[in-house]
Amino acid sequence: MSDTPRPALKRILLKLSGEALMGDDAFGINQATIVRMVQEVAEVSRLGVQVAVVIGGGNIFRGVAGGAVGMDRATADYMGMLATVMNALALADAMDKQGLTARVMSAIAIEQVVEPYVRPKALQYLEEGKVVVFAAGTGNPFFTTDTAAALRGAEIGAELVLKATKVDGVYTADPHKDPTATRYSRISFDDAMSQNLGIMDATAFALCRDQKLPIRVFSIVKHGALKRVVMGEDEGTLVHA
Ligand SMILES: Nc1ncnc2c1ncn2[C@@H]1O[C@H](COP(=O)(O)OP(=O)(O)O)[C@@H](O)[C@H]1O
Ligand SMILES: O=c1ccn([C@@H]2O[C@H](COP(=O)(O)OP(=O)(O)O)[C@@H](O)[C@H]2O)c(=O)[nH]1
Repeated sequence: MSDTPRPALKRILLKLSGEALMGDDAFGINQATIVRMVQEVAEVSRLGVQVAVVIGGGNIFRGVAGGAVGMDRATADYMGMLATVMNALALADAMDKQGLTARVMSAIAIEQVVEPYVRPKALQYLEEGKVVVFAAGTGNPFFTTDTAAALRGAEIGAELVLKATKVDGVYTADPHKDPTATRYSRISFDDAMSQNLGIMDATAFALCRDQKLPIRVFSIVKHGALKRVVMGEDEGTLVHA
């Protein structure tokens, strides 16, 4: 028997924002950044943790921005969902290059490009140790990939939704706008929602609250943070029921 510490979690849903893929670039996908993120995912996958990923698309297209310049909002949102498919392909490619086996599943049928999301198939892949990348969000306009993370997390029975962001947790106010903001180590869904802490949208929070699916917000920039979360260490902010 080895006394190597065991991960505290068996199955996780990791939400990566599109902007996390940009690194320091102004838009698009930064190769060095994606490789580094995949290395962190590979580390926890090799510990035996089943990893599903929901990837955003904000680095390529954001529906609200299209809507704001006069484009039909639903059309703009479909463009946003297609942007997440591009990110998913890039992410899965980087995962395969790191020796992981990745499968992309899309909420929108584009079968020549990626397979459709079929829940039992996703569960099978996870059991086999493959990393499943969920693309195209929820498949519906007017939603976000944060809500897709809550939805897929609940569907696959993840123990925790891990929201990787550029900040290292939930703050009393947006830390990019208010330098005096302080970080919570834990906060309830009700408090996070009533205080309008803009880290995730209310739909995502409400779904996780109702399903009693906790969220941990942590930094994607901080090396080793993902592994620390998976090992059950105190990292970022826990949003709980
Ligand atoms: N109370 C808050 N605590 C932490 N971050 C916040 C808060 N309110 C707003 N934010 C913003 O939320 C962002 C994290 O969300 P993320 O999903 O990575 O970005 P986006 O949704 O814009 O792609 C942070 O960059 C931060 O500026
Ligand atoms: O279920 C979904 C998920 C995403 N989107 C669209 O896809 C864009 C990109 O997703 P998001 O902004 O959540 O990406 P992130 O902020 O994580 O990069 C959004 O702005 C929406 O326009 C959508 O319409 N429905």
